Amino acid sequence: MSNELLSPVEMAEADRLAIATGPFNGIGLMRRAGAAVAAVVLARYPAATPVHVLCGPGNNGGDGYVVARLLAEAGVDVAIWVSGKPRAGSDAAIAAAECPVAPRPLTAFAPDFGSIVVDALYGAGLSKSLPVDATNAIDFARSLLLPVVAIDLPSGVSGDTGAVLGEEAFRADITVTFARKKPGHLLLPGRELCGEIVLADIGIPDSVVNDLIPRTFENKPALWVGNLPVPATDAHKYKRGHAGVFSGGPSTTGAARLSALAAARAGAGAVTVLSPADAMQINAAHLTAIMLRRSDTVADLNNFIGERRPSAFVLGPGFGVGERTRDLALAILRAGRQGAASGIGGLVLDADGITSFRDEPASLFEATREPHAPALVMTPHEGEFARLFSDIAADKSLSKLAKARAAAQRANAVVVYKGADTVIVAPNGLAAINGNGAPWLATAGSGDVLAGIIAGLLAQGMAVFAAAAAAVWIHAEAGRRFGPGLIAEDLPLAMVPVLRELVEAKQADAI
Ligand SMILES: NC(=O)C1=CN([C@@H]2O[C@H](COP(=O)(O)OP(=O)(O)OC[C@H]3O[C@@H](n4cnc5c(N)ncnc54)[C@H](O)[C@@H]3O)[C@@H](O)[C@H]2O)[C@@H](O)CC1
Ligand SMILES: [K+]
Repeated sequence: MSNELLSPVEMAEADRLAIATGPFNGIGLMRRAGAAVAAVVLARYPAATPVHVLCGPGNNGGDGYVVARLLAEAGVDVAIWVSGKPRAGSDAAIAAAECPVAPRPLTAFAPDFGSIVVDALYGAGLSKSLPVDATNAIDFARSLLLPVVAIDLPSGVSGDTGAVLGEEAFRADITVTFARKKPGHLLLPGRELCGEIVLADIGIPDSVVNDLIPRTFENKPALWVGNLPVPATDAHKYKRGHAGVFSGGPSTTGAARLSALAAARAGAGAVTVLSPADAMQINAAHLTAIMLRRSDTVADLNNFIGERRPSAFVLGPGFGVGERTRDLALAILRAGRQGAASGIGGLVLDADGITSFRDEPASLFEATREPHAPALVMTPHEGEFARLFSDIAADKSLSKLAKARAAAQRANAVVVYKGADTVIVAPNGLAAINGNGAPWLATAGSGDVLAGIIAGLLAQGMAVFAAAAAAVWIHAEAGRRFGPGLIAEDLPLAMVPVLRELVEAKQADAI
């Protein structure tokens, strides 16, 4: 796998271990990094002249000196603008000494139309807001709309958090990074500022990365496809799991039906909408393959569990906020106390289900720690997250990833912290950051569909973190491929080709 994400500190450690293991020493890795960037510049901007390479004081600048040398050797007109000299004896100092292009101070940076910028000011080592010579250079390049190729990260962007440290950062067209991506390449606004990301192999062995035991991954099928449920030849519908989805009252039933349909498309063999008595007629008029059952009280729920052996639930979409919501959620989490026989793989708590616990989150978090409690998956967007985890949400020192980690640990739940950069985290800290989202997914009901996909996978017995991560990717992929005009109703059907490819990939892998 190459979808591990390394923090800048882990990357520096990988770098150190790789140098210790060989075959490349520090300047060797730097030459390879610079060569990868130069190749991208030559391939993508063959007519650019001149190429302005902006070099900072650290190893990011060192990569820049290598790029400038290689471009000059290839006959390209190159200028170097420097902010801070490399430390004597450093790899960057060696790269600077090998570079035939005369450096000029960044304060004198004066590009023309038609030129391009290689941003080698700061990379993984950025520790504070950019100095003024850097921000002036950014403003200058932006005013001329110059294409920017960033080395490792656009200067100003934190590799840890994706945040801009200070006021300004480069907005790159292409970012060339090395060995593995960092969280800042996927978390916003970093992802936007990176442009296209090219991942270059500079000779850091996979074994070095594995030795670091990474806990954070880009959410890609390789992470969970082996776990994706595929029905066995002798499958019958209840072997494929049974998902229960709670419907709201007469005027808010649509959200549950969207979840239910998504759970069915995700492969749950049976799906039942659990409807209040006064919404039965409306639900009945709109359901075909999905079953319908009256359920108003916790007693009704317990009867359903006892009779129909559901294996997953969705509670929240269109359901309403309040005590009844809390009671039902806690009853599901306690249903596991009857022993493993209850067979409930998990509860997906979404929307109103999350908000209902705003004033008493501890009751939910305690219930998840009961022996045999079914797994809890929560799918908050930013507002819902802040309602349940207000202190964590308010902590400006934490990235979205760190916030989701703190929340997952506190709640003992898988937290799917939604947004254009959805983060999925397990209580033990295992995390995935999603990168295939598309703006088309920002549409009413989209979250209801996601909750349903998670429940559909859980119902079939998929491991909880894998189910949540897979659902996020599948949902995003379906929306991305559908594109303009997408509404939530389209998503369940748009998932079908995505699922087909995943099942085929899993089967091909198994051969
Ligand atoms: N880790 C790896 O695998 C490799 C890393 N390489 C490069 O090395 C880079 C990391 O190098 P460094 O750790 O030297 O870090 P950087 O080159 O990103 O920056 C560190 C230097 O800038 C200073 N600095 C940081 N933020 C500043 C700010 N806002 N204003 C003023 N000064 C600031 C630091 O004190 C330090 O001197 C990577 O981004 C990558 O480009 C490559 O050379 C090859 C291998
Ligand atoms: K950079």
